[in-house]
Amino acid sequence: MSNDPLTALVSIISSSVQNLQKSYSEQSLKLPTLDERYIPVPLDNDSQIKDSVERIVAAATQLIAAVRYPRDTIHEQAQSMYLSALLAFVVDVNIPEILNEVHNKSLHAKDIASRIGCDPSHISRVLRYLATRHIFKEVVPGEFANNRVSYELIKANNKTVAELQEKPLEKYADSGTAAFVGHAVGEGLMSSTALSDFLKSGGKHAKTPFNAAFNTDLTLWDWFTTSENSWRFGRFVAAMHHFAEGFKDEIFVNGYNWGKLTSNDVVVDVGGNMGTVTMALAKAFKEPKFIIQDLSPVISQAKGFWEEYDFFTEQPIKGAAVYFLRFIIQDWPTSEAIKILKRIREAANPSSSKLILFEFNVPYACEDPNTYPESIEVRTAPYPLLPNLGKGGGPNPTYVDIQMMTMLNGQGRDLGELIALGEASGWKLEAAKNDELSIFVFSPMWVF
Ligand SMILES: C[S@@+](CC[C@H](N)C(=O)[O-])C[C@H]1O[C@@H](n2cnc3c(N)ncnc32)[C@H](O)[C@@H]1O
Repeated sequence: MSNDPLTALVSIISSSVQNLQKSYSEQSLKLPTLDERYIPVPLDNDSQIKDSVERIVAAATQLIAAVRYPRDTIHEQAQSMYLSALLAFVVDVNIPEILNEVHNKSLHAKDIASRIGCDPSHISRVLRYLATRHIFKEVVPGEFANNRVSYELIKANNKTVAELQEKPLEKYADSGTAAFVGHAVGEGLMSSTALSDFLKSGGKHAKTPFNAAFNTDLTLWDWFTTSENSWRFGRFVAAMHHFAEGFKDEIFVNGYNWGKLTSNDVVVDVGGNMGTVTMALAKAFKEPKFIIQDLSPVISQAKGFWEEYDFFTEQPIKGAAVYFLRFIIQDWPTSEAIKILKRIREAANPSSSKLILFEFNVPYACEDPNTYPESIEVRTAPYPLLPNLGKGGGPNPTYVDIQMMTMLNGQGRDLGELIALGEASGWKLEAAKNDELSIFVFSPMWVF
């Protein structure tokens, strides 16, 4: 590997592309192109393919940052709100679906505009902005088509444009990425305008940037349940469902030695919501008894092994073999996260219970100077990539961290912070594994 960073980055890109070419050709598959719709293939789950894609993204982004004039990089990034806003616009007015429905799959901006009652010049400018960023394709001047990226915006509920236009408040149900974009912009972009004041006040300016931006004292969850926001809540649920679906069952099934548990053992999914993780585990392991806990409005819709529970009250299930929490701790500031974990520690059997957190590990953007036991896996990447793989690092734990801060005053945590959180609530981190999501296994500390 060359010591010159540019040559080293080009060489990572080149070897990773060759790896993709070889693997696709061995399976007689066509390599992805920007013009064609992405069709999932079994190779997508191959860890070497994922590594290659991550490295290409990491190295290409780093290469661009290294050679581009800094002023251009900053100008582009400071204006990235337009990208978010326009993505939400095209999703809102169903442009990806309109293009997909026409016979030859491309349409002039004036014809798109007439179908949605907008100004033709606005539409061509919006689509040209996006096509310049590889979202949609400008086929001939003023005429646009979907490409690999914009196809992803087509609502996954397969509704026709007429159906989407007839009941606009229902269009996000089961819509996948479209709901994710709608929530990210509808609630997230709006809230982000209050982020700077929140940060400058050390978090005292308002409970959260979301509270300041929407002029409400309600938590995001309570605000969603008000009648005027029920359509937003529906969109959020669809967005979260889509986000959670991205994590394959194997992450949870292989994340712990569940096979050693017997029919006397209990596994508690604390704040389990729809029980997605429990379902994956219960399919793979028949022995332990599974219990899902959540707040009463969630539980009232559920049957079977769901039980009502509030994180901040006494944990009713004593001495379970495993208490696990997915995407819970990141929703809360450290003071509250400690309370949640302490309630579980008080109920745990000090010599046999385990606590498992399925969370993003938000890794440093530099080498981790600490040493850890072998059972705690630390991510790293080849020179000269950032050790956390920068933009190539999976679904970007750093944006989830800032999103949690903005909406909930929550926090994505690095390894050191998770170890400290455990120790403050009576749990010692024993093992950590990194998949698309990280798995942290804790044992009770005797004294806390
Ligand atoms: C981000 S969701 C995660 C759901 C689930 N663990 C998953 O990964 O799909 C957070 C969950 O915490 C639940 N929750 C929020 N506050 C709670 C509380 N005080 N006690 C119990 N559950 C709570 C919510 O109802 C929601 O189901």
